Parts: sequence; C-alpha cells; structure tokens
Amino acid sequence: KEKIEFTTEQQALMRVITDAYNKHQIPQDVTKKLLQDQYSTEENFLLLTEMATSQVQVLVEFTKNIPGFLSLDREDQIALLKGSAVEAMFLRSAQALNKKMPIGHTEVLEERIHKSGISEEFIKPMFNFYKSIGELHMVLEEQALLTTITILTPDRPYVKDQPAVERLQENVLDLLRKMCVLHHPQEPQYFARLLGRLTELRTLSHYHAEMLASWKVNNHKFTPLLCEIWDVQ
Ligand SMILES: O=C(Nc1ccccc1F)[C@H](C1CCCCC1)n1c(-c2ccc(Cl)cc2)nc2cc(F)c(F)cc21
Repeated sequence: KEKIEFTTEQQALMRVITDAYNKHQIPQDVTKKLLQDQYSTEENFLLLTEMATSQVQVLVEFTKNIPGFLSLDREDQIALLKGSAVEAMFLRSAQALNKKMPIGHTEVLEERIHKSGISEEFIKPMFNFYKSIGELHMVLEEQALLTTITILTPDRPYVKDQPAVERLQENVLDLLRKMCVLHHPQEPQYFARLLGRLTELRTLSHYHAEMLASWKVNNHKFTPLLCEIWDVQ
C-alpha cells in the first residue's frame, strides 16, 4: 500500500483551490430552479445564458486564486480563460447532475434538461459525458483540481508562453495524481481515466456554439460577455 505524502506546498495548493472552488454556488441555484418548475424553451434558454454568464464571472474569480496564474502574461491569462470557459461550464453541469440528491430528483432534472429546448442530436453526447463523469465518483478536491487542470491547458489558441502554463499545470497534475491514489487506492488507473474525460469534455465543448444556435427558440439573445467567450452571435 503506497504511503501518500503531500508537501507543504501541495497542502497549501489543495486548500486554496478547494476553498476557491467551494465559493461557487451556481450549480445549486440552477438545479434548485430546474427541480422547482418546468420552464418553456424560451425561459430555459434565458436561464442558460444567465447561468453561463455568471459562470464566466465566477471562473475569472476562481482563476485569481490559482497560484501563479496572475503572474502569467496578461494576454495569456485571457487566452486560458477564453479557451476553458465552455469546458468549465460543462464540467460544472456534469457535477451538478451527479450531485447526491433525494430519490427521484435526478430523474426529474434529467427529464427537464431533455425537454429544455436543446436539439436532439446533442442530448446523447451531452448525457454520455455527464454519465461518464458520474461513474468516476469524484471527491470535491478532484473536481476542483480537474477544473484547474482544464484552465491551465497550455495548448489553447493564442497562448504565447506555453512552458509557463505547463509548469503551473504540472504542479496541479502532480497533486491530482496523489489525490487519486489517496481516494481511489483500489483503482490504479483512476488518474488516467480522469484525464481521459478531459478529451471527451473538449469534444463536447466543440459543439457548444451549435448547441446554443439550435436551441428551440425564435430569437437567440446572448449577453455581451457570452458573445465574447462563447463564440456566439
Ligand atoms: O445552466 C446550466 N448549466 C450550468 C451553467 C453554469 C453553472 C452550472 C450549470 F449547471 C444548463 C441548464 C440551463 C437551463 C436549461 C437546462 C440546462 N445545464 C446544462 C447545459 C449547459 C449548456 C448547454 Cl449548451 C446545454 C445544457 N447541463 C446541465 C446539467 C445539469 F445537471 C444542470 F443542473 C444544468 C445543466
């Protein structure tokens, strides 16, 4: 049985990232709303644009707590945010769906998302991703670290100093690897499976603009922030 040791830096990094991740209350808000009422496709589209907009704002706050992020080149910070915002939102959505809920709530939530106005062709890939995240039974720390790793992806478009991002990402990858051994000692491949989900996440995120444009509503109105970040309009 491998004894897992965390350095003092890793303990500090874990605490900072977990605390920052906990500050986001959005997923509860959206699941609570969706469980309360069945909304029209217009109302759902509006809810999505509101949620996605606040998710970007929350993501910006979150990145400020990632040690070293603010020392990166300013334009690279923007490139990393722009490149990861959609993925972070789908990751958050997956975690919202897979949260422990009273009996029957998850089924209601799934039903409401199925009927929310999203076009059929995207339902399957989206729920396949949500299920594959759910099967991992990630602990909160792993969710927070996975989101951080997604943000610190060096090969996003327009990133100039990729090595600087790689160095930050490596620290978080090291920490996540140890957390996986600690929380899933029976699954030596768990860490690799976790990283494999990031590939699925990137594929799903390629469809986001189409998913929004094909939403079953007459006019697709977006916030200025969403136009910036989500490549829509
Ligand atoms: O708000 C959302 N996600 C979300 C955004 C920011 C932070 C946290 C979030 F969960 C939307 C709602 C919006 C309202 C209509 C139904 C879908 N959402 C998606 C989703 C996201 C993007 C596209 Cl293009 C298609 C579906 N998948 C979900 C799974 C869930 F379990 C959940 F609770 C909400 C979910």
